[in-house]
Amino acid sequence: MRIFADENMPLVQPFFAQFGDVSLFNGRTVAAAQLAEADILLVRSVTQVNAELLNNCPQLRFVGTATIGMDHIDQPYLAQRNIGFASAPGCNAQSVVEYVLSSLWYLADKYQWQLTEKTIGVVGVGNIGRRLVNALQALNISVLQCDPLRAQQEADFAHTDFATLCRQADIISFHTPLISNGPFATRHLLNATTLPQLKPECALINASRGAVIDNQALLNELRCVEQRRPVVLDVWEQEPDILTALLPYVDIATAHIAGHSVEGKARGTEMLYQRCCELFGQPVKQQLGQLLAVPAMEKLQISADFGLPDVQNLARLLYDVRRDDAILRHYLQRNGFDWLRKSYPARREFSSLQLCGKVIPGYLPQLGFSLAQ
Ligand SMILES: NC(=O)c1ccc[n+]([C@@H]2O[C@H](COP(=O)([O-])OP(=O)(O)OC[C@H]3O[C@@H](n4cnc5c(N)ncnc54)[C@H](O)[C@@H]3O)[C@@H](O)[C@H]2O)c1
Ligand SMILES: O=C(O)[C@H](O)[C@H](O)COP(=O)(O)O
Repeated sequence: MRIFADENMPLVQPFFAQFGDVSLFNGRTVAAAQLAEADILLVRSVTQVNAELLNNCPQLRFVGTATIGMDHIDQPYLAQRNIGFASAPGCNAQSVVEYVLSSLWYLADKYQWQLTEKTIGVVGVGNIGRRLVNALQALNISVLQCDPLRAQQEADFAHTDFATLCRQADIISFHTPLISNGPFATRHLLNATTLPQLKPECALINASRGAVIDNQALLNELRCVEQRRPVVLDVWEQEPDILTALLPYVDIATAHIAGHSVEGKARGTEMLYQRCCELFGQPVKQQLGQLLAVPAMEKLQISADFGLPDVQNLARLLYDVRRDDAILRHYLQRNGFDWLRKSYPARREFSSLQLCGKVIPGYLPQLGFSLAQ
């Protein structure tokens, strides 16, 4: 079989060599002619997978995206051609949660907030939102959850409608898919009409998809008001050609890397590998645990005095979002958005650090840290 994969997908060779020859392509520029011989196509979020891209590959049997988001995939087209499809649900959910926590701690330092006195609105409570809510509750932070689809399906889900959440939240973090039509559309959920409904000082974090916030409307607002709301943007409309005029007005600006932990990206590849093993009746020979590099920091001793205020320092050992903001501001003009993503420095998840100690507070595993065996 011929496997064609995005060059930014880690560990494709060790995982997929058992299926045949692996060829790599640039996910942003790949064209139909390059994929003519593909049996398996593996993409990330930057490749639009549709009739135009696939009209020339008659033997294609499977398309996989090593991402959570699927807005770049024309699924009805794949179904119509009877091409198997899989995404990687939840693969980088923990990575996004760690990004949001780091952003919250940064904003709390900058504006001298006590996060325990804030109410955080989580919009979209699926794999990422659920983990985030769990982490915020571990940190004693009040949460409002908005997810109308879950509210319809789960009688005990504590749902706050979006309009109420906009009025009440001190910080809003978006974790919805990008949906353009229908009753639950999320495209421009925050726009020129809904922005003024927020508290004037309400902070915004968007690590979902850029178009969930109307970027021009946000810029118009940030330009006009004297007391600007704090804003963290990982995702942007029209990536890679983002609205750079926003940069001076946002507190943290990153290049769609919230999900780019080493584990998050590699899990995406592994999930597609497992799916292909199932689909093509092959044994699962490779395990992620054996392929991941050993982390630079493996174990850490926690003393009996460790308390909630120490969590921020512990987390910073592994990730500090200021690094990624600085990289974007320094290199965006010179090297471009896609270069920032391709050359993203390694970031390990909390789980890579095993904590030792006589008593490990329960909130540490709740945040994603592992306990030493
Ligand atoms: N920045 C990044 O690097 C990064 C990484 C991973 C995922 N993402 C984005 O985050 C999104 C969410 O990821 P996930 O794993 O939590 O997905 P998920 O599918 O598990 O959860 C999404 C949740 O959003 C809810 N939802 C749908 N429409 C809604 C609406 N109008 N209002 C409120 N809630 C709504 C759904 O009911 C669902 O529970 C992905 O679709 C992807 O676009 C970004
Ligand atoms: O949907 C996702 O999983 C994320 O947005 C993903 O991390 C995007 O990264 P990319 O595929 O563009 O490398």
